[in-house]
Amino acid sequence: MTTNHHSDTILIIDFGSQVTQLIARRVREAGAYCEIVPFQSAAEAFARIKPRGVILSGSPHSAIDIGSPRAPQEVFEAGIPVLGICYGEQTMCAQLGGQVEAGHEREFGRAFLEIEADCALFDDVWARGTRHQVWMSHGDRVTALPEGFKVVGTSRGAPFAAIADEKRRFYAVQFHPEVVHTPDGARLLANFVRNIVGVKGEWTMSAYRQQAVEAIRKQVGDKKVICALSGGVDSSVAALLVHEAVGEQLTCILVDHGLMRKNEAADVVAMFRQHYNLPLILVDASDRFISALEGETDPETKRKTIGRLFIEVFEEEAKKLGGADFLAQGTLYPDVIESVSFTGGPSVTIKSHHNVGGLPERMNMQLVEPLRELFKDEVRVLGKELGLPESFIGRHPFPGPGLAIRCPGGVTREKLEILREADAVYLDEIRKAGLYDAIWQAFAVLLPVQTVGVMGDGRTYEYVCALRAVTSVDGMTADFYHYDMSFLGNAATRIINEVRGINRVVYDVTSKPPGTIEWE
Ligand SMILES: Nc1ncnc2c1ncn2[C@@H]1O[C@H](COP(=O)(O)OP(=O)(O)OP(=O)(O)O)[C@@H](O)[C@H]1O
Ligand SMILES: O=c1[nH]c(=O)c2[nH+]cn([C@@H]3O[C@H](COP(=O)(O)O)[C@@H](O)[C@H]3O)c2[nH]1
Ligand SMILES: NC(=O)CC[C@H](N)C(=O)O
Ligand SMILES: [Mg+2]
Repeated sequence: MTTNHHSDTILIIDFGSQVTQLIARRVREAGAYCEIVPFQSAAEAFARIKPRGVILSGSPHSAIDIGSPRAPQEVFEAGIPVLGICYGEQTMCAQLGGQVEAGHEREFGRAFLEIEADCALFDDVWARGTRHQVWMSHGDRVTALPEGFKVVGTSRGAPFAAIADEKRRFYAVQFHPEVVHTPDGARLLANFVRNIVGVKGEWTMSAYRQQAVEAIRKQVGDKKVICALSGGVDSSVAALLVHEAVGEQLTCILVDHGLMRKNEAADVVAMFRQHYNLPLILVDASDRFISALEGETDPETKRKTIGRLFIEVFEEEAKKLGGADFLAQGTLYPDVIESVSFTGGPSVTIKSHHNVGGLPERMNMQLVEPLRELFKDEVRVLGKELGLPESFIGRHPFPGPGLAIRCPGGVTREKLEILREADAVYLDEIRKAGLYDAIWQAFAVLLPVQTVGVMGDGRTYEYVCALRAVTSVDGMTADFYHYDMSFLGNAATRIINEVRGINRVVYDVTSKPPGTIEWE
């Protein structure tokens, strides 16, 4: 899907900062549509998108180095507002005739900004003569301003911590307004977006929905689309959008691999058939998946086996439908950014995440990805807009390989049944305690370990169940959830009393890193 239908776009040029995505978040919160482009393709994107304003991100590079990245010079010649952040300030100054130096006082973390002068960026947020917390992360600094600029804020380590050329509408800050540790940062960015660039804040999910539906119709025409539907938020919202756009040309395929949570397949089918009358095929492939997994204890082999079977099942189902030209997927913006980021060099594989990404090539299909411009919380808002019930919208993520990776070691039907029950009791307790939304993801794991216990005066020798609950923003890093001990005690008692086959419960207090969220 092309994105040039947004006339009010703000372009964010990414020089490789760790927090560029946060700039986009803040801009969208201010009601403006924006796109991030890596600096290498910025010139092309600038010409194509014709943005109303530009933001230059931070960077691990030093603007002093020969060959360090630059913004396309056209950005400064188009008569539009430009905001430089950290490296963005440094390259802006270097490109417009100022000076950048290294080796002065470095600032990492909390710093304080003295407001020296009025500036449109600070309107209704910071008054002249006041002092405010900001977050810094720099070693280099600007030491001479380009012509036309004035200092509007200073910090201990950065005499030019905030600068402006109000006539040309160029603004730059050495601190990072996009991070939460700059408490007023979001309001500064909103000033840039709404007052300086003058975007009216009409980037809403209902506008997005209309645009997306039109774009899908244009792309798909009268051809057939299939969608792998898990009942997770992303694929559900993608399916609903495509359905709204092309109705019966869409067929969704839900694979019950026998590794779902309790009642999950039935709930997903009921919801989509009843509320949406959405063409959905439920494929019961549980025998096939479970027998293929039999005797397999290596986590990577288990994951790969599941990935391969997913693709096989899909190919077979698509054939039965007489083939399909398009595959709809719930790809999100962070997935897109990660795959184009120039900083993302070759990294080691920790685990092979299952996905159906092998399908398009194998089956010669084109992708329909209506969510590729959105963040997860925006997808949730869009889901609400489309009427998706709350119980689906707020769902914790659930991995494609399902319960198989929550049964470390060999998977059997019996173990899966025990795990399914324990997981259901655990989540029930979490919901009853009102903790579901405070936790990013929670689940039970059935360990391949049996221990001795005593129940009703008899000896037991049964499995250990580990409970996991984490807080996270994006799943990349996570902390264990700090439950009240009495909650854990209650959950453990209920699981042991109600689930045959478990006589001991433990809680996982590992963060990520060094652990991962799932156990395999
Ligand atoms: N049981 C399944 N049947 C069909 N497709 C599936 C199944 N499980 C996963 N998929 C496909 O794999 C994709 C990736 O799974 P993933 O868990 O990342 O996303 P999701 O399930 O849509 O959302 P969430 O991250 O909230 O769980 C899904 O979007 C869906 O297309
Ligand atoms: O769709 C998916 N297919 C997978 O193969 C997969 N493996 C892990 N996960 C989910 O990703 C997040 C991070 O998990 P880890 O810390 O275990 O890597 C957590 O939310 C995990 O549940 C997966 N999701
Ligand atoms: N966070 C940044 O953008 C840092 C810019 C540059 N690398 C410096 O250290 O000053
Ligand atoms: Mg999922």
